[in-house]
Amino acid sequence: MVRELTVDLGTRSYPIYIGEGLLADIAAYFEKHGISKASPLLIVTDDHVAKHHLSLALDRLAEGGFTAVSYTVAAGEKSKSLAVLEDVIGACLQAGLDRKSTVVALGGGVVGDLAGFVAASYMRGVRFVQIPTTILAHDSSVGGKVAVNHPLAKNIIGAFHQPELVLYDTSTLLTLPDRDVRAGLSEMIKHGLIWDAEFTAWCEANAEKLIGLDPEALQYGLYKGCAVKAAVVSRDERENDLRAILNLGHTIGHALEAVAGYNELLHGEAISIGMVGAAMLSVRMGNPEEILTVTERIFKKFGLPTRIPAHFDTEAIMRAMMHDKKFSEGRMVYIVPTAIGKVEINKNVSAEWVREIVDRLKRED
Ligand SMILES: NC(=O)c1ccc[n+]([C@@H]2O[C@H](COP(=O)([O-])OP(=O)(O)OC[C@H]3O[C@@H](n4cnc5c(N)ncnc54)[C@H](O)[C@@H]3O)[C@@H](O)[C@H]2O)c1
Ligand SMILES: O=C(O)C(=O)C[C@@H](O)[C@H](O)[C@H](O)COP(=O)(O)O
Ligand SMILES: [Zn+2]
Repeated sequence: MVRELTVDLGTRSYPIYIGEGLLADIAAYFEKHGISKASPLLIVTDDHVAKHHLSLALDRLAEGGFTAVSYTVAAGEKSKSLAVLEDVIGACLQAGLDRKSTVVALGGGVVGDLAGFVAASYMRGVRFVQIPTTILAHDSSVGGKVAVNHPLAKNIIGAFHQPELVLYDTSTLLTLPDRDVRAGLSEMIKHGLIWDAEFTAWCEANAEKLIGLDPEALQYGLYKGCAVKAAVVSRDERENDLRAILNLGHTIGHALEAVAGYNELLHGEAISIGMVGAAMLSVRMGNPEEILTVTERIFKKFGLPTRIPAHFDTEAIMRAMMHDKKFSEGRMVYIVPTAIGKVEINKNVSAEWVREIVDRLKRED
């Protein structure tokens, strides 16, 4: 069964296909969506994904009459850098990509964000396809945010560049390491926490199935997560307002990733801590204690971290948070839960309260 969703952006609308074994039909999907056979295309992937899934994509594209070459980066967040971006642009030039070419991201959020930014900048913009291979990438492959990191700030060099299609073959997820399975589920839970209390409860009730990659639970969870993301992006593509809710837990989370040199916490782990922090902030503002109890309980159930490791420096975290893209005109902006399944964009948060929360996240167990 193939589930289908649409990101509704007028003339730039695109489909998300979710199902088992879709990678084997890559050529048919590309043909259906007008990907050029006359110009070469570049598949960007990483060395873990390449080992398991690259040859099928290349073989099937060749059989379908496409000229596809690949470029493999080192796995991990460190590849989201300007240096690696330059390497991939070099690969585009070497392969002779032209303005009708397509850049294809075969991988998780790192490859998707990097390849997407290559597609946004090569020749001032070429077409782009997302083939997500992690659970987390149900989020990153949808919505067109593409970027690389700066040592001081996460995703600070980037663009909005929407894909032509998202081809989500859930059978690729079977080769994911357990830590990446759990980290990916963190964004799925986020989609429940910001939008849908019922889906949040479903995630909690199905934790074991999701962690165990039960095909039915996984497909449903990914479909629901993508549906929330597509609904939000369709209403506010460029984060003028509503889209900021997708950033629940990310102000603290991104600061933790940057302070750790993009080397210690996975993105999904950093934001599970950040979402617990946002729940603490919510309760500090007078909202019901239940918001924190439920949030913590869910992340613990998924074996995700809920506390900042003690060796992180509070002042360094506070400094890193100042680079958050939501902050402007001297105001800190936080996404704060007001109930399970509901959040507000709060533009009046005191830095002192945030420091208090960061300290509490380091202190308490
Ligand atoms: N653009 C967005 O909207 C958006 C949204 C959420 C997250 N992100 C970004 O996504 C990144 C995190 O994504 P991620 O968690 O997918 O990380 P990732 O891309 O680094 O993948 C996680 C790990 O799994 C490996 N891997 C990927 N697919 C595999 C497979 N099928 N089998 C075996 N191994 C596999 C990778 O090599 C890597 O080691 C962060 O940089 C984050 O900022 C972007
Ligand atoms: O798509 C969005 O918008 C999000 O905020 C999704 C986040 O999960 C994702 O991590 C995103 O890359 C964060 O964007 P940023 O603008 O805060 O860098
Ligand atoms: Zn995220």
